[in-house]
Amino acid sequence: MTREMLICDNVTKVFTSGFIKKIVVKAVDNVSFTVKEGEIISLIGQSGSGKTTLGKIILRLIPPTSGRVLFYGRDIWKEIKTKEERKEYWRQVHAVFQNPMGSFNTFYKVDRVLNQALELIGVEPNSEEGIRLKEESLKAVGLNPGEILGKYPHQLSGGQVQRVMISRSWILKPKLLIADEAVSMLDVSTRGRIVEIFKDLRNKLGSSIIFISHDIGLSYFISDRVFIMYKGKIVEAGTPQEVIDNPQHEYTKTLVESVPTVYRKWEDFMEV
Ligand SMILES: Nc1ncnc2c1ncn2[C@@H]1O[C@H](COP(=O)(O)OP(=O)(O)OP(=O)(O)O)[C@@H](O)[C@H]1O
Repeated sequence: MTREMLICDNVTKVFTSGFIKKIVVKAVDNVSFTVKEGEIISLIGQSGSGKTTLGKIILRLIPPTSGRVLFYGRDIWKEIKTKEERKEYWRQVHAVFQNPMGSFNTFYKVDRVLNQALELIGVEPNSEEGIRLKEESLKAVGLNPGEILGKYPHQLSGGQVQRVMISRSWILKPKLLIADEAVSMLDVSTRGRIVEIFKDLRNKLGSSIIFISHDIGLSYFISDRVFIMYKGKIVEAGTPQEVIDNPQHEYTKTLVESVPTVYRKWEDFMEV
């Protein structure tokens, strides 16, 4: 039986800003859902619907105003306290963000992000094991190590840089991967290939993935379950087929209507 890895239990996040006039935004509003071991779920919603805030709460970057996030039964905001415990959590829960170039420091070779991952798991980057792991992880995402190692980010394409970021996850072998708009800046066919790599990662490493996107079309091909977010709430949940065939919420209906590609085969989609 598959175990529940992550439980979000009534998670709410309220942001308050402004000095003279207080502005209160309920970015995440009483959200509950679970992620099973090896499951890929998608959080889909328009800009400002609270997806990234929820992702950051799960990543233990910003605390919820109320509610709990349990990772294998452990409340990540109450029971993870020390720096060591946080580091251990981030080894197990890893993120790939939207802007591949923004994740890199332009002054360092791309090798650095892989070296940092190796250091996190206690492997000396220039040891035989370190070099082997770097090569293996790049090959796992379809890159040729000889073409990538030793290069600066601007010498690679956006798709290549994003793959290097994913190969970092291959080294860390996280239990849970949070991919926040990780493919939205790439062209459609590269996007398709990167999505396949995420799937491969799940199949080979058994990682669970939370795929955050505004694109229900892509989620259709990658997810076991889809959660539609609207104004901070989950307004609809189900398998991609269920959500697309029988959308209940008005927002989901508009979303489905605006993405005709979801009805095409993957191969057709790749060729768009
Ligand atoms: N640090 C913050 N302070 C104040 N308000 C914030 C903060 N972070 C996010 N918000 C607000 O919370 C709401 C949800 O933002 P969030 O970034 O989670 O949405 P999103 O669905 O990820 O959007 P996008 O797809 O544009 O990234 C928005 O109204 C945003 O302006």
